[in-house]
Amino acid sequence: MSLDTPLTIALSKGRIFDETLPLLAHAGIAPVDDPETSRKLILETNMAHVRFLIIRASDVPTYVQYGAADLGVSGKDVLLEHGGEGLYEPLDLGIARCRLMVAGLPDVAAPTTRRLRIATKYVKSAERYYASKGEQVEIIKLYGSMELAPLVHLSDRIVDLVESGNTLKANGLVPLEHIADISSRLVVNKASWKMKHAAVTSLLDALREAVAGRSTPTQTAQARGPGS
Ligand SMILES: Nc1ncnc2c1ncn2[C@@H]1O[C@H](COP(=O)(O)OP(=O)(O)OP(=O)(O)O)[C@@H](O)[C@H]1O
Ligand SMILES: O=P(O)(O)OC[C@H]1O[C@H](OP(=O)(O)OP(=O)(O)O)[C@H](O)[C@@H]1O
Repeated sequence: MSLDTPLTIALSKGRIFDETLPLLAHAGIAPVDDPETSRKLILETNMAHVRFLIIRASDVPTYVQYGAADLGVSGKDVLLEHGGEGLYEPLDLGIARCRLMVAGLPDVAAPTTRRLRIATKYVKSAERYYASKGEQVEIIKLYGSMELAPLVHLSDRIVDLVESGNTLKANGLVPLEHIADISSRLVVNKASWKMKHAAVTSLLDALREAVAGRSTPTQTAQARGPGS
């Protein structure tokens, strides 16, 4: 990618940054500083016109919606809560994969004298899910460590992300219902999509190529076939 249009890309520290970096490298973009060691919130890159904003995962859609960043990488869980206003979501990057699930203590029946209490950071997704089942529930908004809620009788169930299942297991919880498969998406500000079209599509094409070229161990094993 070789363009002169300034591009600002919003990323969150941790798994999204780590898993997006190899994809951005395919577009020839690399950060100058490591966000895990640097306290800077704006990171320059090897490309003079491209910079990264390092922000909380749940803030990425907001920065992109308002045009403070042209592009960003955001989990579908976060996008479902945000609503996607002011954004295009042109590419599933296939990274930070997990599942949004209902979980709880094993063998605990739903209460009969009151509504089921659900603790979650994903209020809208939980509301939508239970509304789609025609169930009236009480949602308790939390900001993290959802797994604790059923253990101390704050809630009957939680709605949270599950990847390996280790966090549930470590807390004696079990997955109960699958709500959605989650992965991270490239999001683009609607005005930047128009005004910076050449730069944005050039980056999008490079990322699309990187995503298509990357094969996960599971895909590689499937492609090789059993016993190989
Ligand atoms: N255990 C996991 N395995 C795979 N992907 C995950 C896992 N947990 C979260 N994700 C995905 O990675 C994204 C970023 O997660 P991360 O833990 O970095 O931020 P967060 O702590 O959830 O967000 P915030 O800092 O805004 O509260 C999530 O939005 C989700 O899409
Ligand atoms: O099934 P597992 O592989 O155990 O992953 C699931 C855990 O991962 C996420 O938390 P995360 O590690 O991102 O911590 P945080 O939400 O506190 O940032 C999620 O909220 C679960 O607690």
